[in-house]
Amino acid sequence: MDITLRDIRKTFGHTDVLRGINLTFRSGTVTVLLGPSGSGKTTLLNIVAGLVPATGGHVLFGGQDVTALPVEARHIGYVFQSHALFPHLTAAGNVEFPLRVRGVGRGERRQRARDALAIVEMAHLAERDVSTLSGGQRQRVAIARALVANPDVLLLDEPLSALDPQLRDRIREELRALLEPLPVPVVLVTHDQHDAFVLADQVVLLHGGEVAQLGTPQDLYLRPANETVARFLGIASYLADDEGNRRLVRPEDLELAADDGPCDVVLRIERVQFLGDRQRVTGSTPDGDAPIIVDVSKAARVAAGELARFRIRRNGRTMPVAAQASHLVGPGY
Ligand SMILES: Nc1ncnc2c1ncn2[C@@H]1O[C@H](COP(=O)(O)OP(=O)(O)OP(=O)(O)O)[C@@H](O)[C@H]1O
Repeated sequence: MDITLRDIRKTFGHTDVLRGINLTFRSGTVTVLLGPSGSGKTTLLNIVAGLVPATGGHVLFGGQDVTALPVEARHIGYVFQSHALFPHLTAAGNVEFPLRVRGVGRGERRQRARDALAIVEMAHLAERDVSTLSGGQRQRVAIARALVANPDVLLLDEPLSALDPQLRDRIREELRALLEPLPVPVVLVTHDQHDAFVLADQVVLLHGGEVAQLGTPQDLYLRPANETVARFLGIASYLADDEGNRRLVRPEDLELAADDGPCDVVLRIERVQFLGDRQRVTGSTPDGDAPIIVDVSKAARVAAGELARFRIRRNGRTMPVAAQASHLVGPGY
């Protein structure tokens, strides 16, 4: 069952947080809502859930308009940022809880909780108190609990934010493997572009209460709709081309030119940062008003104050990019 949002608007006081959102979340597709703090990601998720009423517009689950239905009348699975597990219950006890609320009998509850825990590969820890589980294991229990009642949609609010950076990298991969085969629409909120790159089939970048761009992670990184999108995902510099267009350049799109070879741009180096696996050079063109950021190898000889010659990599792609938000919406959606 697909979920459709039609012209969803939300106003808090005098602030328009969402200004007419039109989206479809498809079954078997992971959609990541990405955007800066305060862009309305959680509000939109909660409108899908029925936890927050929309000021205007419609939410459809399949063909059914559920806009007026409260959360308990919608079939949703929700994984909260904090996971919100009951610490005094076992993993199985937590997963059974939504079924208990619905009055499902004990035997069936146990079986379904065991099945849901098996999906997240936690069946062997079913009888452990959740207070004794690791952060990643708790997250799996939270997902099993969200899935146990066969929801029409799985919603996750910043599911990785409670984890430390190293664990976060590993759990992100695991989460992708868990979410990929689910036969429902999955909608996940994050402000972290790495989460979006790894987890998303489609990314919705929210900005200023609107969809700034919708597309695959590749669409947003390689073909950003405008400078706002380009700057939000990764490092973006701009070069003027012969026709006077501003062209987007990512740090990996330029390389040092051979001394006697052709070159596309000369930079006066202002700063060199050692990043371990590479060096990040910040420099300026003679007529450029904004700095250009380029990554070079860790062994390259680059120093502040010097001039350096760069080429656009053969497979590097620069592209003209619009300064202003136009309502560019990715292909196929
Ligand atoms: N109940 C509320 N009452 C008033 N304002 C609210 C309420 N909930 C959210 N807001 C405001 O709406 C805007 C969007 O909030 P929301 O939590 O949806 O953003 P977000 O993109 O999820 O941000 P973050 O990444 O910081 O969680 C913010 O300016 C917030 O202050």
